[in-house]
Amino acid sequence: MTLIESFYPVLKPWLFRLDAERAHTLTVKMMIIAHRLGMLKSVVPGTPRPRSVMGLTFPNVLGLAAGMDKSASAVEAWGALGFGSVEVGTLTPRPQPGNPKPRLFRLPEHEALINRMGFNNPGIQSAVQKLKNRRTKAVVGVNIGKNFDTPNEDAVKDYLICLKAAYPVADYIAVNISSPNTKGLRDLQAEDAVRDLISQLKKEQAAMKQEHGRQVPFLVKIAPDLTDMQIEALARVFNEQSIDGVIATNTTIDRTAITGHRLQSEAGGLSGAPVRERSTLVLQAFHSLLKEQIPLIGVGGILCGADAAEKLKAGAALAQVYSGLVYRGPALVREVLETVQ
Ligand SMILES: Cc1cc2nc3c(=O)[nH]c(=O)nc-3n(C[C@H](O)[C@H](O)[C@H](O)COP(=O)(O)O)c2cc1C
Repeated sequence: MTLIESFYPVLKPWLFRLDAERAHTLTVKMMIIAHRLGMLKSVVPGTPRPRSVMGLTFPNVLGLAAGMDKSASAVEAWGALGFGSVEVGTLTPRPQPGNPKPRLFRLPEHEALINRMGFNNPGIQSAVQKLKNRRTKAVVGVNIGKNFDTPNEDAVKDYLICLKAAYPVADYIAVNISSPNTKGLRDLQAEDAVRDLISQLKKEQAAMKQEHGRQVPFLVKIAPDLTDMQIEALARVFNEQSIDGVIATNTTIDRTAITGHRLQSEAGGLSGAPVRERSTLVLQAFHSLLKEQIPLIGVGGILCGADAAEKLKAGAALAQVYSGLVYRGPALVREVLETVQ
């Protein structure tokens, strides 16, 4: 066990006494310092087994999910901790403060979080500047969205601005149309809306490929709260347009798994253990409906190595974590890689 792994169980009770968002900000700051002090080395066990997905070489299967590093301020540290990929964002064209605080809540009884952050972020340009000089070996994805005050009719413009800005620095781009905390965002998952969005992004991607001489794949990140009909419609569009990949899933608005909990009626997206099963079912459904060459990234409720193995069994080429890292700390990275590498 590395120093950082043994440190987290000591730190966790103290962090859990703080407001969740404050604890998060502090943890990221400590991570950056720990990295500078060389304390984050060698959490990854054995010889890494790189995976080739979407034409990219991922040093290993485990990625950090979007939302943990919205401003791309700690990519070197996440890479050093052992993640094979880091998805920064969600980033919007203009900076925005997000929703009023408190907006992040822990439900330790359920190994879960509820958040309604609302895309608090420093704007795409700020993240692009930070990513220009990155040295990490981890694959870096840039997750993009629309500003809260951009009407849905103009949403495509926001995604295009972000795609263009991120293209030169991103290894891949994740198109987030599934966050429950931006009004109307998930409506972009409707068949016609998503068809229009993807075709316009594809055109821009082709133009950027010409300009930069390399193809940056883009994936669409979807919600777990989709009906069978919605899943079929989305899969139809994804196949038609030969999308580069799909990330399944974002947080859920369903509260069934936490019925009776005092935080049950807090608005926002629920993540962690309660979303695991639904998220895996949605992943599995897409796996059976999508053309074989369209890769899936499985995210939602990975709290241990076996959970990650389940995502891969359900058809994911890669896995990502967020809430599990809050509950398990860096030990989760090692455990997942020991289980699935
Ligand atoms: C506090 C918080 C903020 C998040 N912010 C984003 C975000 O900005 N963009 C996004 O695509 N997903 C965001 N997510 C969703 C995660 O990336 C992930 O899809 C979801 O939490 C399920 O994974 P988990 O159960 O491992 O947490 C956020 C999740 C949490 C808990």
